[in-house]
Amino acid sequence: MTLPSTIASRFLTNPNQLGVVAVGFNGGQYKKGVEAAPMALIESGLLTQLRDDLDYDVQHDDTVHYYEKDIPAEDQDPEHRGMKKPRAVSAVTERLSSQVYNYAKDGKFVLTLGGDHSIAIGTISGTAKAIRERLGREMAVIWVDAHADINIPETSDSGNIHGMPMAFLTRLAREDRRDIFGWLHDEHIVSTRKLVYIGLRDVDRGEKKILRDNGIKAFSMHDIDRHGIGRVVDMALAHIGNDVPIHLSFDVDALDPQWAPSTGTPVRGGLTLREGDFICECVHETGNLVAMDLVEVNPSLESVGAAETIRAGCSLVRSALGDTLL
Ligand SMILES: NC(=[NH2+])NCCC[C@H](N)C(=O)O
Ligand SMILES: [Mn+2]
Ligand SMILES: [Mn+2]
Repeated sequence: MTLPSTIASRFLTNPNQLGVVAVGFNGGQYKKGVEAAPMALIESGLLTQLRDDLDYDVQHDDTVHYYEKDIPAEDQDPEHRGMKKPRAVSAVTERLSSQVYNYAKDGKFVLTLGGDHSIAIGTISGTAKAIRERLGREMAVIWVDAHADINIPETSDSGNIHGMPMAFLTRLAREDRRDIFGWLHDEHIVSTRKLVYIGLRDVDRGEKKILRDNGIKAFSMHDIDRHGIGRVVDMALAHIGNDVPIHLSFDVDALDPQWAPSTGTPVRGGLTLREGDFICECVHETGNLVAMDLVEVNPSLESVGAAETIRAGCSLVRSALGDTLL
């Protein structure tokens, strides 16, 4: 049985209204299939559960956005500073940013179903802008992931932009060309002091230096083994402070491949599903959560594990939205 639940967030004016954006985008990396995740999550009943079991007023345009019209032809989108498909990712995230902003400016919770993790450039910039305008405050980001996704173009070995979103969102990476993230303005930006990572275990050399040089708070799997998930979540939330709006960006590859095998860059030694759900539950309990992304579910990569991964993704979202709390 589930008790009626709302996002008791003091930062939302419509805490019961859930704006959902389904983003079928895969251009931040090179494996096909991640664009099918939003449809798979919805078909498995996620939105119905949020509506019927958790009593949310789910607002969704019944569309998975593929942004075909916004994406330039591949020969019009050559590499720039080693980044692959930079104009495509920029155009899609710019559109997404305003979609997210439009829900968030009305004080609604925004749930975005990706898509690869490059889409966070759109989601986080959209909520950050709305929170600034509405409340005159800075927002915090909790990034749950095996990866830090904070490469600047010059430190990335892959050139895949899904490994770079946090660098653009904090201005550690910068571009002035409008068609390559030049649309990101001060109101879209997140402070490195308000960013905290949980679950890291595959961080590139250059990224480690970026984290260190900027004093960014990060809890790796080593920290979770040492302190336990309970204390790690407490420390992460303490770092943010208890009166700060939170955007939760959850990469399903934070979970161990045992629970979420169907993802583009799986890394062994990850969170159990229960630990992932626990993080989401604790973030919900703060009453400060204003938006969530679920990304990198790729239903086409594992014939057997796809259903498992989709189920895990649904569970994470429900947990962040108040399920299972008595
Ligand atoms: N969102 C993700 N799954 N990111 C994986 C990034 C992997 C690697 N660090 C890269 O820059 O390419
Ligand atoms: Mn990842
Ligand atoms: Mn990621």
